[in-house]
This record gives sequence, structure tokens and C-alpha cells, in this order.
Amino acid sequence: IEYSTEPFESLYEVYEDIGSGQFAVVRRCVEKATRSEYAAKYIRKRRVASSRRGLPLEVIAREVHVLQKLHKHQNIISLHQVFDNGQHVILVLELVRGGELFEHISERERLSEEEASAFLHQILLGVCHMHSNDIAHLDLKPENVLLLSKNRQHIKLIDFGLSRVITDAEEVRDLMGTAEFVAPEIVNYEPLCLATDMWAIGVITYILVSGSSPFLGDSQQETFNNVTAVDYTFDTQYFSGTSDLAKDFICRLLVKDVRKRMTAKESLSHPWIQPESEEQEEERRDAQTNMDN
Ligand SMILES: Cc1ccnnc1
Repeated sequence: IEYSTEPFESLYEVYEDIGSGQFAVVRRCVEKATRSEYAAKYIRKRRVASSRRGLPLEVIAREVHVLQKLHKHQNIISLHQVFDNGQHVILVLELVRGGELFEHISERERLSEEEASAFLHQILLGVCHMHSNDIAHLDLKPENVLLLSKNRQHIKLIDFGLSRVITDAEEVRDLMGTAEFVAPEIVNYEPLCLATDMWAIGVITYILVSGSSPFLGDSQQETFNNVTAVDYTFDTQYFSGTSDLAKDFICRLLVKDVRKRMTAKESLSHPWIQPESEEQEEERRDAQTNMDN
């Protein structure tokens, strides 16, 4: 996709903020020509190499390239257009209104295993698609999983700002995601890999079924120590009602050795990840059909 230098505001009406991150603000917008709604992600461009504000163009280009490669999948946010207005690069993304999975959990403290397993199934379909394209998300966490609508379990993965194409040649080491979800290899600045996402899936699953976080300490350093020591328990206070299958699923992901960690493909066949219900299967087929048209 080329970055259009057409004035963004001449083609879109811009409305309220619907999200914001370290270097980006997301606003609901309407395309004048079609009246379709989208999410406009304004990413500030770094003007001077030494500045800490904004992102360098090559980092922004990486997110655009990854989205372009991935986005025809019903569990990945889709990219409609890209603008460059001088100060910002504006990604025009599919609008997803169901809120973050994170909020959904906080309202509920924890989810039933059926609901957690259905969400995980969707997340794993998206992660499988990324990994089959040699792309690692590297910042998977409940905030980056959006619900298509409140009462549905159809989810979309967003924010590919830290994602990379993982090639054996390029050893990516210079990365730090969110302490609670980072894998031991990130803390130890060892080469990252697709398995790094699977560790995060293990942490997300632990949180979805128990409402507590496996490695969270009182400081970032304490959290990192817990992660590298793989120091976690299924505290009976939170796990008394949790099935052995759910614990087995988590145990196979929170493994220090990346070669022994379950892959996305393997995790889809784990008995805790229920096969999709007929209704979900049909909903997914419809969503995919819409994506392809
Ligand atoms: C926050 C957000 C991002 C992308 N699409 N919809 C909402």
C-alpha cells in the first residue's frame, strides 16, 4: 500500500477517540464517499533520530507491511488505507466496537472455561495465521484482543506495532513487551521466535480462567525474576474449580525451553480447546466470506 498524501480530513469525517497507546491515538471516522465507519490510528512520526517522541518511519512501515500481509483473516484487524499528513502516518483500520477482552474479564473477574476456551480458540486461529506467515506478534495481551461485539466470542487481534517477520537470519533481541506477558527469552535478550507468542498465550489463558496473573510481582524487576525462574503455581485460592485439562494446556505453554513449548498448530488440537460449535463455525465462515469479497 502506498501512503496517500491526500488530506485525510478531506476524505474522512473524524469523531471521538476510541483508544490510545504510547505513540498512537485511535479515533472513530467515517469515509465520506461510502459513509462506512473505520478506526483511524494516528501514529506520530519521529522528526529527529535522537528524539523519544513518535516512531521512526521504518518502524511504522513494519506495522503496515505486517498488516498488509496478514489482514485477510477473520481474527486479524483489517487495513483499509494509509495516509501520511506530514506529522502523522494514519492507518485506516476496520472498526471493532465490542471493547477489549481485558475489560470483558475485569467486569467478570474470571470467565467460565467454555467461554475462555472459545475465546482462546479464536485467538489461536489468528496466531496460527500469523505464524504460518512467519510473523510473530510479540505483544499479545488482553488489551490487544478486541471483541467484535459485546456478547459474541468473535475476536480481532490488533496492534502489530512490535510484530516482526521472524527469519532465522535476523536475530531479533532488542525488544521488551509488557512485563506480565513477556517470555524468558525476551527477559534474557535471547533470539525471539514464534514460540514467544505462545508463552503469552499461556499467561492470557491463566488470567482468563483464574482472574489472577501468574508472574506479576510488586515491581517490573520482580516480575522478570518470576518469569525467568518460571515461578508460578496453580494457587488453590484461584484454581480450585479449574479442570486438569485447562491446567495441562497452560503447563504446555509456560515452558522455558522454546523448543519444548506447544506451537499454535499443536495448541489448536489440545483437548481443552473445544472444536468450534456449529454456530461459531458458521459465523466464522460468514466472516471469512465477507473478508474475501
Ligand atoms: C481501538 C480500535 C482499533 C482498531 N479498530 N477498532 C478499534
